Amino acid sequence: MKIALIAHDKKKEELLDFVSKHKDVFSQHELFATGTTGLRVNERTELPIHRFKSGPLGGDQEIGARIANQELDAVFFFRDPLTAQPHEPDVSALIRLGDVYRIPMATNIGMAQILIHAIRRNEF
Ligand SMILES: O=C(CO)COP(=O)(O)O
Repeated sequence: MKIALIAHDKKKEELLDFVSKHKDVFSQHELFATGTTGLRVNERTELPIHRFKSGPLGGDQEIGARIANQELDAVFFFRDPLTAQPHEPDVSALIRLGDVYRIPMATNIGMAQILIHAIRRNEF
């Protein structure tokens, strides 16, 4: 599967812990990420990861384009709902495209745990 990883700054530690914990699963898939998230995940886990631009510089839109081209199968997007983002329209657009193309997308740790469980079991 092609899996995208994205985290806002205050959620990056949570995502890093999550990916580390499930490294055995993530290592079996092709990973993509926005710039800083991808760098941090690679530094922490040494997993190979294709990095797009940083979110505020267009990375969310690049991932959205991949979704529109049906080139992504699942997205883990650890959003920070309590901090205003300068690129909020891009965040909304990415989530909207996920809904348009019915891509499984976890936007918080609770849903992420369910999604990784399903991926681990090859349930979709
Ligand atoms: O801003 C982001 C998602 O909206 C994430 O971007 P970075 O991974 O570059 O921090």
